[in-house]
Amino acid sequence: MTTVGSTTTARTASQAFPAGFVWGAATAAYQIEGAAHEDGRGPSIWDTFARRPGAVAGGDTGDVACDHYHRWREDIALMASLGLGAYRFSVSWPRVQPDGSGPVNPRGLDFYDRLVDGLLEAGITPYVTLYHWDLPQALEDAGGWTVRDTAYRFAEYAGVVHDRLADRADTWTTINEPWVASFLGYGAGVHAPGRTSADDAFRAAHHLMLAHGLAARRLREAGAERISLTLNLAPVLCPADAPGEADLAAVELVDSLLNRQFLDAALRGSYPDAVLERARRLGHVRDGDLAVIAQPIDSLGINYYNPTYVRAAPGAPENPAFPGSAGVAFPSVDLPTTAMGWPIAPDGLTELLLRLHRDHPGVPLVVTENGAAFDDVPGPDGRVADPARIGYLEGHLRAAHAALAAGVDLRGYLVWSLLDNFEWAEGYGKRFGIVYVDYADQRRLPKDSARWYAGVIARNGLEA
Ligand SMILES: CO[C@H](O)c1c[n+]2c([nH]1)[C@H](O)[C@@H](O)[C@H](O)[C@H]2CO
Repeated sequence: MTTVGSTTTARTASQAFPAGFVWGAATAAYQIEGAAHEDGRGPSIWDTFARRPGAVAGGDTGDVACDHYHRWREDIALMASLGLGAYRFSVSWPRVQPDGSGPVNPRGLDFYDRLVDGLLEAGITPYVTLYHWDLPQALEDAGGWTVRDTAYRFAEYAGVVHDRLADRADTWTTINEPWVASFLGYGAGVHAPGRTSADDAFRAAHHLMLAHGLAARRLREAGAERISLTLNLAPVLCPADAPGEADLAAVELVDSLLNRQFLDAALRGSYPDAVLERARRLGHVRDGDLAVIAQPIDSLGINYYNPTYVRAAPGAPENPAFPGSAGVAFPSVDLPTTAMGWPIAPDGLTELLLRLHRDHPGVPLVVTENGAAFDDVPGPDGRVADPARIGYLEGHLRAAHAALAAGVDLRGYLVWSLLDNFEWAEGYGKRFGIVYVDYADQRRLPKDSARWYAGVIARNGLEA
């Protein structure tokens, strides 16, 4: 899809969301739990990668993070005080199976048992993500996501967790963002495990999607009724007034790698040509794989932050996150940006939701992540004023509402993130939370955006 520029999200008179719309917040295990060497947890690829000199800003690691492993009761109370209806968290595979296969660590599972029970007692629906990038290091040592066996180990792990929590957990997301895990982890090398091979990135992407399909099948056989996959999706736009053929080809390539590689596989059982060409050469896609990957899902999770802008640029070097992108530039655009340098373009969310509604009708959608990093600083009174984040969230909720008004079956919105946390290669320097975390003493300070979001939840919508 190509769009030049963007439409302005019109303010509709009413900004009420549908009855039953799910309002929540999201986190991930390695980013908040800490207790990295406690109660039998094994090392993940992020424990290893974070110790690689220069890999993570400031040499930060997830060893302590937000100490959520010990402070989960306080954090649930915080969620309840905001009126959250749902909480999206991930299960740490190496906490459950320290070596990624074989013996289960009962103390690891016990933590999630306590967490889920605590959420239910607080009236908060647990949304469980089974994989949010923390692959057990032992599996990486055996090839990681570049080897097919890891997909089968994941399905076994998914079954172990589901069998323990199935009676209480609601929505089961198999994989968070296979594109990031494969193309940043095995292609560009800027995420764990820090490998830099385009072929390995494609192998990893396929095996992550195979893992999704195998796990979805295992959970469905066990009676799961709300199975999901979360993808980082973005409109791919050419910021030129009159895109030429080369610009359109650049958009097509990047859209195929970033969006369609995963959407088409999960929802149609097919790959776009850019992926099939690589598959034919590598031979890693076997007959029947795409049918497994296209297991029916009950909703699609969308992580949206901003559009991706591309244009033809003869001589531009390949972006290793997008193999084959030599001659393609990823230009900055004249828009306000967040502390991550990401452009703020709420109508990109409307465009994305409308595209999914058009191309994949009948698939309920949930925004499983949307949020922004800004340089938040507590005032002397302990208040954290974050008007820029409120503006970002309001703009994107208006964009979501515009999609709903156009008939999109959007079921929920989960803000990223509940807490400031370990922002992967950026470490703790980038703060996405609606709650400020003072890492010196682990104090939690609800930001103004938390109070604002609580008002949105209470009203089930925005003020008109
Ligand atoms: C390009 O943004 C991605 O969609 C994306 C952004 N984010 C994510 N994926 C991850 O799912 C989170 O773990 C990150 O903390 C969060 C903020 O960076």
